[in-house]
Amino acid sequence: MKTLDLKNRWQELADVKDALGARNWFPGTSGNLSIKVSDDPLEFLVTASGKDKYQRTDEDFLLVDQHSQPVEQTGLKPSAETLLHQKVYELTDAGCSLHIHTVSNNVISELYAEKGEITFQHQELIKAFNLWEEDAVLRVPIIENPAHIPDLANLLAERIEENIFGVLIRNHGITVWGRNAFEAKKHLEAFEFLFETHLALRLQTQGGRS
Ligand SMILES: CSC[C@@H](O)[C@@H](O)C(=O)COP(=O)(O)O
Ligand SMILES: [Zn+2]
Repeated sequence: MKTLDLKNRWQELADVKDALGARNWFPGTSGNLSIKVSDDPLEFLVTASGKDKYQRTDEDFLLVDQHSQPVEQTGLKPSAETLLHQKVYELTDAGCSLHIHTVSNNVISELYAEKGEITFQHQELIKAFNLWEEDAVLRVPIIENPAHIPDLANLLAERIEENIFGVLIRNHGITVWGRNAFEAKKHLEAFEFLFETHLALRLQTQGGRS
């Protein structure tokens, strides 16, 4: 992999991180982001664990391999949830994967956990997922949140299939992907818009009841 590619990918991910940070989408150091830099063997840049993701520094990301291990010796620790990003790259054509915790995605994940998914239909913004048919349905699976990360990563992997662009983790957050940073960010913004709209409408029409 060329140094220039790595620099460009770093810049792209840092810019996405800034944009999500401007939306206050990294409360309490939560959230992790990654971008693929090589396919074969898989290598990707991932956020260092436990950092204040609102800050932009030269130590925000590190390069990891197909086993989520740092490629070079470093004092930085890859995100605790790096394995989820690895699964996304293994099972999809994603070039970028984003994970955030918001009030809306947490509330939706709890309200619909028993159903195992939430669906959206007749909403203009599902077009952000390339769903253009009048009656198209966007499905968002919801998984439990085991503390053991390999278990969590396996639950995520089980729900990844065609036309799934993100998975909600119960009372935790969402993991979203796209073919590149632009598309992953577009998907994330669209998901959060749909969640917020759904919750606002539910309050108006049902007083918050299901
Ligand atoms: C500090 S709460 C959030 C963490 O437990 C985790 O879910 C998270 O999103 C960030 O972990 P990180 O290891 O910094 O990538
Ligand atoms: Zn998290």
